Amino acid sequence: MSNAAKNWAPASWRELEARQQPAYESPERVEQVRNELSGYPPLVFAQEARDLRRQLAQVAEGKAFLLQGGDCAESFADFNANRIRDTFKVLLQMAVVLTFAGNLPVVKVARMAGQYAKPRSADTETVGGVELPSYRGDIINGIDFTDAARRPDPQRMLTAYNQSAATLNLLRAFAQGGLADLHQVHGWNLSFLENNPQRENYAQLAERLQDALEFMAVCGVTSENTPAIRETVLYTSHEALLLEYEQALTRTDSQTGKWYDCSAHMLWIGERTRQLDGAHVEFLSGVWNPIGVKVGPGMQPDELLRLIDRLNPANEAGRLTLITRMGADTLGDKLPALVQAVQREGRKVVWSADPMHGNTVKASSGYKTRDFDKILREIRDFFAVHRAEGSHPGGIHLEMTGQHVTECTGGAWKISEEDLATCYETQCDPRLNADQVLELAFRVSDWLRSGRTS
Ligand SMILES: O=C[C@H](O)[C@H](O)COP(=O)(O)O
Ligand SMILES: C=C(OP(=O)(O)O)C(=O)O
Ligand SMILES: [Mn+2]
Repeated sequence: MSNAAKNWAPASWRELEARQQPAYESPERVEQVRNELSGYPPLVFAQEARDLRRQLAQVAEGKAFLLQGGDCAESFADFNANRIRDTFKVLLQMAVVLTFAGNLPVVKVARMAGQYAKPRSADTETVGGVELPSYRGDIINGIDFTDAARRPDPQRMLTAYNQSAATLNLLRAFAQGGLADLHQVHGWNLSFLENNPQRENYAQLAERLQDALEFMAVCGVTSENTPAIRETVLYTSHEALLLEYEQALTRTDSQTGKWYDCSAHMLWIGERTRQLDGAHVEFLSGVWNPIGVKVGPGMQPDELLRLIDRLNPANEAGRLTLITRMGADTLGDKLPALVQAVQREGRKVVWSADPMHGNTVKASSGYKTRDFDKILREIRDFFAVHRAEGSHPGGIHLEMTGQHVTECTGGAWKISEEDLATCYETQCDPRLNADQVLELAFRVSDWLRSGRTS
């Protein structure tokens, strides 16, 4: 179904209920900012979004694997080149481990360059008897617990746009300027991973890769003459939550005449805003980017099929990624019926596992955390269910960082609840640190390998 046939427009979401939107004090100021943003250059190009759609179609067919990851929420204050570089390196490192294991191309999509808006369970937060609006991400309000910081400020959309543009600029430079050259595989190891128990495995893999590259160089295939060795592509993504912002970045593509949300290559709808008759589903139904939708434990098979048909009526592989976030203890009960329904009705989707959001708990110290073993177990069971149903476990979706934080418990360093205070830096949800990510990559690679058919 085309946009025109549905009478879709970038503003048609306004007719419907939009959950999780800020209560701005000045609608006039919001409109001014939206108008200003509408005149700014797009952050990504439609052709890039189409390329990603094509690659995700390969994932849907089991011919590639999707790796999506980054911060829960990017921050205005922690905006610097080292953080961007370290997350980039960890993504590359994971991707090379998974590529070897699965013998499949890995499609890399960062939760970066625009991941600034957060849905919250509660509208307000109370500390010491004082109640203030919840923090909703830097694009909306500030994290400090003061009345001034917590007021939603439309001006923040302009800052988010500028920081996204600068982040994307650096990511493109890293991807094409030499850092992603396969010869750099040793250099993607972050210095503090020296003591990681997987260090040996990674060193061995890097050796094998170097041997393969030397052999290919003898055959005349080198970085100089082969962009696939020298460069990579890292796509960007975020939750399309703040619809004022997403509307302003939505443009018609001059080549095809179709609408694209040019704030990122891929956008997804969160678990809290995926109502069939809601504004977020309406908005993303009309843009031609590849899109995702989070699928929690409350989703019923018939509801899922209606949502799929609303978001991907032409049943095109690569358009829609279902990101399941069930919780390790719930996935085994809930996922099979959803996969069976999709298989039975022949719907072409990418299935990706978010093992983070169904496994969040509050430690006795008050920190939100997630246990590494549960995260692993949710991914393991995701693979098992898909394999049992004859479906493809297409990818993983992680909240992670290249920094040495202590936010998720467990892993080789056995981070305990008491250790969380050592380096707990997240703006919102607990992320895997670089050590935990490397360990996870090797565990996932075992499950990927065991499903290899050749
Ligand atoms: O990132 C996801 C959500 O914003 C987050 O899990 C909500 O957390 P809350 O339950 O603390 O509001
Ligand atoms: C809000 C998020 O997840 P979910 O919608 O699945 O809760 C998120 O990915 O940060
Ligand atoms: Mn999160």
